[in-house]
Amino acid sequence: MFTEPHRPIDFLRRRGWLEVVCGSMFSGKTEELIRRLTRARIARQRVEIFKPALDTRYHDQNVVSHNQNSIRSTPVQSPSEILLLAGGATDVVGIDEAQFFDESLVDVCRQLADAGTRVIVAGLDMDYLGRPFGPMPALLATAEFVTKVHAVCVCCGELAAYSYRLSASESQVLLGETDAYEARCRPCFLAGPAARPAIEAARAAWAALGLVRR
Ligand SMILES: Nc1ncnc2c1ncn2[C@@H]1O[C@H](COP(=O)(O)OP(=O)(O)O)[C@@H](O)[C@H]1O
Ligand SMILES: Cc1cn([C@H]2C[C@H](O)[C@@H](COP(=O)(O)O)O2)c(=O)[nH]c1=O
Ligand SMILES: [Zn+2]
Repeated sequence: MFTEPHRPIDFLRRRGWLEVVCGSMFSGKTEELIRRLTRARIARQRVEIFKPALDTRYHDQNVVSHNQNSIRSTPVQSPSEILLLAGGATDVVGIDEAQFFDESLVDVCRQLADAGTRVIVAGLDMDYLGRPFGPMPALLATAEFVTKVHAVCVCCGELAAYSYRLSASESQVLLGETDAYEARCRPCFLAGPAARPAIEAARAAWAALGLVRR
């Protein structure tokens, strides 16, 4: 095998990098994170998974996707805990809901990758107003690999990149599921409440065709 002669073999074996999976709610970020981490475990790599302690929607410990795939994780209060818990003997670190961490996550991911760890981060790139969310812009800028996944717009069926909030809350952090958010494409996101009649019309049409119950 060809190796660069001036680099020790350990350096080549322990080559780290940062991967980011981003998109709107329901776009498959967590599914994709779980898929990558499961494959790493099949390859007998040592995998650790972290999520912000504040995200207790489906389970206090597991990372759980909207279609109930799940993987064991460690909830942490701050990114520095990830360094303490994953430093050393970990090959792959997975981090879900990265948008909820502060900016220090960027340096923690860099330190892990510099030390030879494959770091896979999943998170919302935009909040409910379409603003870049938390440390995600800096993570996207510094990652070797970026994957943007898309949901299906619940109003029109196009690809959705936005998370439309159904309530009037103006707090950037508001945990929720389909009760609180809809995946929407750009025109339906901009249409706001006016896009709702389109959903009702589509449902009525599907029901008339016998595709769904009224
Ligand atoms: N509007 C939608 N578009 C796509 N998938 C949806 C939608 N609503 C619910 N889902 C479900 O959500 C799953 C993705 O869940 P998940 O990986 O947890 O997404 P994310 O982490 O991006 O919020 C899909 O496989 C599908 O079963
Ligand atoms: C858009 C937006 C979302 N949230 C919350 C809602 C959910 O609890 C998570 C996102 O989970 P997912 O795995 O990506 O579906 O974030 C929020 O707090 N603020 C927002 O603007
Ligand atoms: Zn749409």
